[in-house]
Amino acid sequence: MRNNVIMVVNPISGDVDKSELIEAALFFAEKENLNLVIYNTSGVNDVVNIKTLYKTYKPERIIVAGGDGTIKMVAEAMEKEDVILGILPAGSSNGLAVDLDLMLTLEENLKIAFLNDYIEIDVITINDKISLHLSDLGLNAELIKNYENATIRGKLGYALQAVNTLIDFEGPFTATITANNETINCVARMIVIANSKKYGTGVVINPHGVMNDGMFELVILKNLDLYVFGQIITGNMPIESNDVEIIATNQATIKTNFPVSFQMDGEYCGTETEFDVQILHKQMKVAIQ
Ligand SMILES: Nc1ncnc2c1ncn2[C@@H]1O[C@H](COP(=O)(O)OP(=O)(O)OP(=O)(O)O)[C@@H](O)[C@H]1O
Repeated sequence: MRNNVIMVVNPISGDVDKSELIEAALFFAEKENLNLVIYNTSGVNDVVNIKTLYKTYKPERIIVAGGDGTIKMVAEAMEKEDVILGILPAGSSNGLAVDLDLMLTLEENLKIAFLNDYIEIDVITINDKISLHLSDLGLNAELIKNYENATIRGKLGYALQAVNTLIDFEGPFTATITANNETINCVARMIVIANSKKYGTGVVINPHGVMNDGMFELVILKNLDLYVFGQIITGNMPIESNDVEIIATNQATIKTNFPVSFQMDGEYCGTETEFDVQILHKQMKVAIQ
C-alpha cells in the first residue's frame, strides 16, 4: 500500500498560479510511490477540513504550498498531531522559509519537503495566537499598516512609506516588561518578539535567534531615528549601542501606556496594550536542507 501525503495549496498566495507546482508535486510523488492528496484552501473552514483530511489519510507529512499565513493555519490545525511539515514557499511573505534557508528551486524544495530530515522548531504564542518567526509592536507594525493601504507598491513605495511612517509615528511608547522574574520599564519605538533571526526581506533584527532553543528574544529598539533605521536595514544591527536592548526569555508580558500597533509574521493585527508571550518548545517538525 502506498503511503499518503497531504499537500495544502493556497491558490491565491503570492498572486501566482500553482498549476505547475501541483503538476511537479504529483510527478514527484508518483516517482516516490506516494499517494498525494491535494487540498486547495478556500480561506473558510480550512483548519477543520485539514483536521478531517488528516484523520482520514494519517499522513507522515503535510506539504504546504503558500506563504507564512498558510503555514500558520496548517500548524494550528496540526497542533496536537505528530506530523512533519514540508514547505514549498509560494507566498508574498515567506519569512519562515527565508529563516530556514528554503528559498530554493522547486525541484530542491520538493525533495526536501517530501524526503528530507526535519528539525523541531519552537512556536511563540502572543495572546494565544501563533507566531512562527517575527512579530513586533510599534514602528514596523505601523509601517505594515500603512503599506497595506499604500498605492505605490514595490521597493520605492516601501522606502517612501518608511520615511512617512518615521515622520508621522506618534512617538515612543512606555513599556513595562516582565520576564525572567524581573520587571523593567523602558521607552521604546518598537519591540520585536523574535523566535528567529531575520525578516522575510533578509534584514537581521535578532542576531542570536535560534528557532529550537526553547527561548525567544525581545529586541527593544529605544531609538529609531533615520541613522539607526539605516543601520538595521543595511544589515548592521547596532546590538552594542544604547539604542538597543535584547532580553532572552521563555515567557514575558508587555504592557504599554497606550494602544500600540502590532503585527504577527507580516500581518497587521490592530492595536493592543497588553501582550502575553509564551513559547511552545519544539512544537513543529519542519523538513530542512
Ligand atoms: N481560496 C482563497 N481565496 C481567498 N483567500 C484565501 C484562499 N485561501 C486562503 N486564503 C487566505 O490567504 C491568506 C494566507 O496567505 P499567505 O500568507 O499564505 O500568502 P501570502 O501571499 O503571503 O498572503 P498575503 O497576501 O497575506 O501576503 C489567509 O488570509 C487566507 O484566509
